[in-house]
Amino acid sequence: MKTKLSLQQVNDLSPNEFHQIFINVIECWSEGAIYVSALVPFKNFDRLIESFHRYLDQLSIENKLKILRLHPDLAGKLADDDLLTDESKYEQSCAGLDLLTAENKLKMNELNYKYKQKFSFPFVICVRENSKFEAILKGISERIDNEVQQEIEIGIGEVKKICRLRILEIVDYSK
Ligand SMILES: NC(=O)N[C@H]1NC(=O)NC1=O
Repeated sequence: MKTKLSLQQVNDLSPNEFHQIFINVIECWSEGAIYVSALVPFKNFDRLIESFHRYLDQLSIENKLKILRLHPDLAGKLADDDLLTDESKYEQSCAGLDLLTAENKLKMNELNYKYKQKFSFPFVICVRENSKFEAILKGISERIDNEVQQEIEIGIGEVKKICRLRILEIVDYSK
């Protein structure tokens, strides 16, 4: 098991070390870790998480769209080709998305396709907080009726949840 960092250890990191360690807490978007590395030291871990969340909130719509588009489809082609990031692979496996029946995979792929056709970005949901296949499917079926603007904000809200859980894999919240 990976040793997690205490608050002191996080606060002692150089900007470069911080950047390397938190590089993928926002999927494939290293700018977040660069931005937040300038805010060290943190009073507690909530402040660290809030800093990433605030960073996401203040981004332009264009950058929010770019971030959503960096997320892999759930149970999609990147997963089939074993090209997911380690974080994403772990998250998708927590929800059993790597073990779907052919029928469920087809349902998921069809809905993902329809969603992407409508919004031009993939459906993003924090699967560790919605770890049942049925809940994920319900989420996509309901959200597909939303307006684009609304979906960008909901999607970024899910990116924040994913980011928080990824940070909690790195830090020891009790220290
Ligand atoms: N598309 C999508 O939601 N992807 C993700 N969700 C999650 O929890 N991890 C991911 O990579």
